[in-house]
Amino acid sequence: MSALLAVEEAQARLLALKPPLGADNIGVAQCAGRYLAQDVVAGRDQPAAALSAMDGYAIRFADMPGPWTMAGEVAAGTAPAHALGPGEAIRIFTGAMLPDNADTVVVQENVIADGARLTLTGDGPASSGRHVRARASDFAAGALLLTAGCRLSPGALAAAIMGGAGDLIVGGRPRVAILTTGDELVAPGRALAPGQIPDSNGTMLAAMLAAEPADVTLPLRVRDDRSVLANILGDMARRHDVIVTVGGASVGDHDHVRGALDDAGGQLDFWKIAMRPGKPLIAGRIGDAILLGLPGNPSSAFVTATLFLLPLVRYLAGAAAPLPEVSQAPLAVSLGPGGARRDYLRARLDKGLLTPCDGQDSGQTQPLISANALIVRDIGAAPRAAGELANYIAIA
Ligand SMILES: Nc1nc2c(c(=O)[nH]1)N[C@H]1C(S)=C(S)[C@@H](COP(=O)(O)OP(=O)(O)OC[C@H]3O[C@@H](n4cnc5c(N)ncnc54)[C@H](O)[C@@H]3O)O[C@H]1N2
Ligand code: MOO
Repeated sequence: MSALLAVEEAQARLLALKPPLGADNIGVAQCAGRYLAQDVVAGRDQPAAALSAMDGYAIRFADMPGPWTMAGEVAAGTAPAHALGPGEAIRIFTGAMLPDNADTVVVQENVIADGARLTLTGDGPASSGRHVRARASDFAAGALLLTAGCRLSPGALAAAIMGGAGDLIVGGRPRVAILTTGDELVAPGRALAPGQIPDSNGTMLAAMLAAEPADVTLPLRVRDDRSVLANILGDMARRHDVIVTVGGASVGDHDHVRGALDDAGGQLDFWKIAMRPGKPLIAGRIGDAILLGLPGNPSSAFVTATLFLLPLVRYLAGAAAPLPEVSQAPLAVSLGPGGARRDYLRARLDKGLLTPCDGQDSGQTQPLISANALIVRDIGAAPRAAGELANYIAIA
């Protein structure tokens, strides 16, 4: 057992195999999901002037409760023509700049405009500043909006653009090749001869990577032939940052990933992790490419991709925190003791409670339908009663 590497150590070694890719300067429209390579500081106040938050009339609160004399109109996109004089009101629309001296907006539902005279009908504003968005109330020029290494979510992009950005410096897009290995594998949906199975892992891994800033090649199926695999690995390594293989990672006579890594001139960095599922995980280098060899069992491939492949791709793409976050939630049912490897139980987090899925055999795919969490059960952990907290990793 001592030969098995701890998960954290294996993750650290994997990320140490290659530094993050170089940064690109690209337009904001292409930045969704990328990782920032530089902090983003606001280049402007937002809003840049006091704006109306409602359709109505801009007034001076000192003139309450009116009536007022109408002195013009201002809509979003233009600047007010002049300052507000005593007793004056100006028609104003949502998003428009307040004229100088105006400090309050009365909503149009609460007034009657009769020619040049404006009279309060409903409740007036209770205090100065009502329905006004003060200058820089969202953020001020010079504010740190986003830090290097964060993921550009739609909301983060909106803030960067509002801060004045038209392009951003972001981490690169790792080129990832997916190779599924095994004589039994057949393209999805094709007829199966006895002993054959559909290749589900290739598409599953591509789907897991779909939300990442990576250029992923279509999964390629490779037969259980060491020299064929070695040739493909050598070729792929020249054109990819990461080669992920799935299957052929264990000790059987037809498990060729480690041998092919050697034959392709690569170096093994580690093999076998103290985790269940996923023990036979392989990592190494071929030239400048990283080889990550995932075990073939579907749930093993899913769990190891969550813990190793996605963090690796995110790290190479410039993520500051590429490893999955571990959270805590109460258990809906009791949990037995931990074993000799750390367990990652496919589980469901529902209404704040964690329940392991029925079927924890790593060969099963059905539990992956409903799983939205991995319960982390440490080596030798004490049993837990229902209601006690357990660690988990949220999965998409
Ligand atoms: N004597 C031992 N046997 C095994 C050990 C061990 O320590 N000693 N480890 C077991 C563990 S744990 C795992 S996990 C598996 C993983 O082995 P491999 O990575 O070599 O995977 P394969 O044998 O190629 O396949 C395992 C299983 O998964 C199916 N598979 C493979 N690829 C796909 C795919 N693309 N889509 C769907 N299903 C796939 C394959 O047909 C097998 O049923 O080894 C244990 N053995
Ligand atoms: O590591 Mo295997 O994934 O336990 O089935």
